[in-house]
Amino acid sequence: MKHVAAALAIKDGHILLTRRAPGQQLEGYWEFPGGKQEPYETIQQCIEREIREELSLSCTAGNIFTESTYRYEGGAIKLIGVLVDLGHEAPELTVHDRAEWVPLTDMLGYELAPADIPIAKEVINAYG
Ligand SMILES: Nc1nc2c([nH]c(=O)n2[C@@H]2O[C@H](COP(=O)(O)OP(=O)(O)OP(=O)(O)O)[C@@H](O)[C@H]2O)c(=O)[nH]1
Repeated sequence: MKHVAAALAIKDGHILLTRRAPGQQLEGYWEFPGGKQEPYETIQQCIEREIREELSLSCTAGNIFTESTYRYEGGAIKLIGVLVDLGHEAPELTVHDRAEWVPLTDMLGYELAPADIPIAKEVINAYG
């Protein structure tokens, strides 16, 4: 099963969501920045690389918060939510077409990728 790291960047009651751009799988859906774990890297290394590639930011990844398994038509993924401190610099997007710091209480009003919904609910329960 594909392991996908998802950055849970929580700051002042907000979380960073990014929107999948036209032409991508799940186009238009909001998600946590991140991506597929390569065999040679830890989940933290994966998230730090993806944040560099997708948001042009450096960060230090923290602990795994939770995981969610979801079966898409193209195959199952294990989405691994990792806590991340992104500091205060603004992201420069290279893959997504939008990024927003969303109040935790509004997160479920965004059209989230299906695998993200259980993680979003857990984040709200823990931090909302
Ligand atoms: N980054 C990220 N991907 C997510 C989230 N939720 C979710 O279902 N995904 C799915 O997990 C996969 C992430 O893989 P990826 O970003 O490396 O992109 P990809 O599948 O196009 O890579 P690949 O084609 O090389 O396998 C995508 O299929 C994406 O739709 C999320 O919150 N963040």
